[in-house]
Amino acid sequence: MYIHYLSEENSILNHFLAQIRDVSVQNDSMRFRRNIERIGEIMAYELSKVLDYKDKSVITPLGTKETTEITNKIVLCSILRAGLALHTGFMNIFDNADNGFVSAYRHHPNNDDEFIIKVEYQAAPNLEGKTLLLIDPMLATGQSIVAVFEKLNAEQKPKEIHIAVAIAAPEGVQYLQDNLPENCHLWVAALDEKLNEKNYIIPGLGDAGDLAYGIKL
Ligand SMILES: O=P(O)(O)OC[C@H]1O[C@H](OP(=O)(O)OP(=O)(O)O)[C@H](O)[C@@H]1O
Ligand SMILES: O=c1cc[nH]c(=O)[nH]1
Ligand SMILES: [Mg+2]
Repeated sequence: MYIHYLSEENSILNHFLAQIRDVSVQNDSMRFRRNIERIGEIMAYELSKVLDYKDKSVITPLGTKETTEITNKIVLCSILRAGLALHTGFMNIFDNADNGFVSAYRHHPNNDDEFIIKVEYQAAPNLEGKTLLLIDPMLATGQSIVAVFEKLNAEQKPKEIHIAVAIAAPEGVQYLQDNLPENCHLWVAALDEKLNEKNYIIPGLGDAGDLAYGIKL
């Protein structure tokens, strides 16, 4: 897997990451969602640097300019529900991409810390030969992303796969390395220390879905 860590060099990205983590800022849910969206916009720009391009001429009022344009057929696919704001950020940049949505949640069958990932709802376009960007703000154990990828990939084979996450735990990065095809790209805005006993990312930010959309039952 090709791993891209985006906050290793200083940039405005670190401001947005700090705000989604900060307990004195993150409870402003509109700002939280917009910051996740801004992180998505920056990640999309960084990711655009490894896509395929062809030459293109643009006619201006005063002449012709030779430039380039992306040739990949991009599908943005996010994991409900926390993925929605990051998805919007990517969509702001890749504005003519097709879009897919898959649900995944942690189901605790014995009402304790043990869980399995349930993947249920799926609405996605044909992925055959496409460049799939699988989007989720949090990579904790990695089980949600792998479960969703396996469901999508079982039906059609994308040409290229990029996974984009805002905050990752090392355990989740390792799980993706062990369970996804070698030629995948993983884009991580920030790599954190570890998981806690409930498989939440430390220091992380808490529960991304709840901060963006409210506490669920
Ligand atoms: O790497 P994992 O251990 O699988 O955990 C990460 C998942 O947890 C969060 O979703 P959550 O299950 O909280 O659902 P939500 O988006 O509805 O809040 C997050 O958005 C990921 O999908
Ligand atoms: O730290 C975590 C782990 C899973 N889901 C979250 O929202 N946060
Ligand atoms: Mg959640």
